[in-house]
Amino acid sequence: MASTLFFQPFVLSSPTPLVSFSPIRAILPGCLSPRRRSVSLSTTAMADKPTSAMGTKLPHVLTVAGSDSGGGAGIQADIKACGAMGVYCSSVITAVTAQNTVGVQGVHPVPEKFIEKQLESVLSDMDVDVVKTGMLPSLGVIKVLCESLKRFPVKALVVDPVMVSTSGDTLSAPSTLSGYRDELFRMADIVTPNLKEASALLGGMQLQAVSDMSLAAKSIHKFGPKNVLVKGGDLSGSTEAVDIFFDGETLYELRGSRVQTRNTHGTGCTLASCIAAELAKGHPMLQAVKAAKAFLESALHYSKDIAMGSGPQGPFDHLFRLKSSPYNVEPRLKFNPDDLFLYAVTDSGMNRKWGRPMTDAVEAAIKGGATIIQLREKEMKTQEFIQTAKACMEVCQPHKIPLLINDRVDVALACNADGVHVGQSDMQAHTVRALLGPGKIIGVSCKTVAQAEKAWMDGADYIGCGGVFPTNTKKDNITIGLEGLKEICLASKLPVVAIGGIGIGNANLVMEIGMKNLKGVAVVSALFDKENVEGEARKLRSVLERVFCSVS
Ligand SMILES: Cc1ncc(COP(=O)(O)OP(=O)(O)O)c(N)n1
Ligand SMILES: Cc1ncsc1CCOP(=O)(O)O
Ligand SMILES: [Mg+2]
Repeated sequence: MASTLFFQPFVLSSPTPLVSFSPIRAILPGCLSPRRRSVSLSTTAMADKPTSAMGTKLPHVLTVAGSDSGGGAGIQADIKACGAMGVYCSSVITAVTAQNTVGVQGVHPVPEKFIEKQLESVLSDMDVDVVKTGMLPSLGVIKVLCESLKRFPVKALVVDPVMVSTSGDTLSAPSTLSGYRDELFRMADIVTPNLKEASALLGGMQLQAVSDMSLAAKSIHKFGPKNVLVKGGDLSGSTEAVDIFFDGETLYELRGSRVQTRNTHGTGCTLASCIAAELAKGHPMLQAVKAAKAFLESALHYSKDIAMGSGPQGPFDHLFRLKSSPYNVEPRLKFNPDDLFLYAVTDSGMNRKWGRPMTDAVEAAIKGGATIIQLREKEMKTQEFIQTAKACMEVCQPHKIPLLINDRVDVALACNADGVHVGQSDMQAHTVRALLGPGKIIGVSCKTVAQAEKAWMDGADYIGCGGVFPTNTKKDNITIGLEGLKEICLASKLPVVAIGGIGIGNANLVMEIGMKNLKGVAVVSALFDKENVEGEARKLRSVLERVFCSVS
């Protein structure tokens, strides 16, 4: 079935050509002038741009892929995925497919010359940051693409080596294998084969276990891409979605939960497009891959019960965030680890004791030098918590001080807080990330090296480490001491804030352990169980600054 579908010739059935291509240059003089080589907006690069292009730069992914009439995969998935990630997406169509939830009923490859034309139109003019490839039906198309990328270099190239659809239909000629291996991969920043594609690329190698995927990732890396992601979605018997990421040095097992649903059509296209979108925003590769996985997991969760079509595989809803929360699509407020310097964690019981409203306490802490606020309310009813959080947001925002919510992702979403802090018995950080999106700050409490490693893998921004000293504020909390703190700092790839029994009398001892990624101290009673919050914050800040100056 597959080959008869695939090799139907592409025919323009219109009696006259729909468009004659050469006059474009005459109609729009200069519109096909060679694109500048660098994507960075240096003043020299900007100088020769027309005035209309001097405004805000939008991150831009160009997808080079096939159209899926069913809208679940291909170009349609890519455009929706990029849109959901807040990134502009242009498209070069390599083939038009007739498909639905049952399978692929027909394929019309677009002539190579016309693919070249589309590539030139977009790449010469539109400031593409990242190119993402999907269905490349022939070796000739791969060659055309390689040539275009040499003429118009971009920041990054994401190659999803689409060969067979999930319904089992062939989407590329067998000769494309050599084009991928010998030409396109060596230009790629990442390639994202699934198990079948990895096996085909490696001459039919059997891939049945995570260890086989690791070997495959290393072997595919030898073809020249900077990074390889072997997707284990098809791995039989696995209760998790395990992908293997290899950056040429280190292998990472990226684990997520496997969503039980038939609506998985287009997951490969979507993952690659989300990676491309995150790269276009400027995020590093592993972070982009983790954000893409988190997005996909959320989309599948949201869409698991959608019923569309009668076939075995349905589409999912890329734009679910539009329905769940307007806040999830906001651009990322870059987390600054220095904000952890004097981290004030509130306690309304203490504030009540001293007869002041929460907003006054927060304002006083900020005036005294607090650099970040966490609302930690264990007893407050949900509606009161949301109202208090909204009021505190109004206090924090004019000072540009981030406000995080302890434990309660729902409250954080409701008040559009800057992030959430969770502990080991709260919601897992990767789920928090999926719910909050990439733009929010996530902190995780860690007492062990393994927990710190997991926090990083889950996409957290920082870890809170403690209790360093005994404290009455959190009952039955195990103390890790300065030695425990040091051990975790040494192992953590994330910035660390120390917590537990810290105040003006011992903050120096904490900071003097001399760990570069120990960015500050988090305190509750040292500020809020005091009459003069502002004064205490000021004293603590000066202790911290003294140590900071003496060690740096
Ligand atoms: C900065 C910071 N670090 C650690 C914690 C503790 O969080 P958790 O372990 O979830 O305990 P509770 O605060 O929820 O009792 C924190 N809140 N902040
Ligand atoms: C929330 C928390 N997590 C670990 S210790 C602690 C309490 C810290 O309070 P204090 O600064 O009053 O010792
Ligand atoms: Mg907690």
